[in-house]
Amino acid sequence: MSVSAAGFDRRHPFYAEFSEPAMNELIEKLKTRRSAPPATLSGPAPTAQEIETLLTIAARTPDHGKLAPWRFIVFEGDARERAGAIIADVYAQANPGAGAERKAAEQTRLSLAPLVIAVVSRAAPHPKIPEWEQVLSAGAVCMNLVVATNALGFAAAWLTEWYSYNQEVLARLGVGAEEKIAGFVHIGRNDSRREDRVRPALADIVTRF
Ligand SMILES: Cc1cc2nc3c(=O)[nH]c(=O)nc-3n(C[C@H](O)[C@H](O)[C@H](O)COP(=O)(O)O)c2cc1C
Repeated sequence: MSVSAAGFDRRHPFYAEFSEPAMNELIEKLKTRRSAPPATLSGPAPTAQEIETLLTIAARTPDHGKLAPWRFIVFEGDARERAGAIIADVYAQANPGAGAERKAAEQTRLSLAPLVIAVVSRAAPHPKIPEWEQVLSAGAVCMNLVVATNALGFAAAWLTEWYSYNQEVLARLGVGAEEKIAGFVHIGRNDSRREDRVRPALADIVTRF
């Protein structure tokens, strides 16, 4: 029988290179996936080849009109601390009374995880493609990146936090005034099982027409 117990039609060429146990494992992983807070993400970071794989998959995201209305900024190694210094500097300027501990925490914003990939939305008015759909595509890129990260055996957290909305931080990170952060996806290793959070009951959110 070509349709597996897990429901995959194994005649489809897409599945040819995946063994059924591997597919089941991936489905199980996605059914139980949890975000991992950056402080719980450890190294070693994904290799250059793995990062290439993650970016390639993330860039293969549905995108009406082939506009690629998004781009990536990779923070790895020292770049994470340099970015953290910008965030801490802007924070300290805006909060002169802040304690040293808080400033130190801001400094670590992008260096707790071994790798952070920012997804930058470039959505803009277009004669044919609604801006809303371009924004949706950037969100889908973030999720595609999270899924690929998990499929590769790493864990991830899709975060924004205050600095995603601060124009000075963004300018100093190289994000244009017309661009927006869709997410900073923090990536690393975390094999521990996190307790689940409440999920919406399908009965509350699904109707059949
Ligand atoms: C666009 C977006 C931005 C988010 N930003 C934050 C954030 O800044 N801080 C945070 O704690 N969670 C943030 N989250 C939520 C986490 O990504 C995650 O969904 C949440 O911790 C629940 O974990 P789960 O993925 O295991 O369900 C954001 C989610 C989205 C979609």
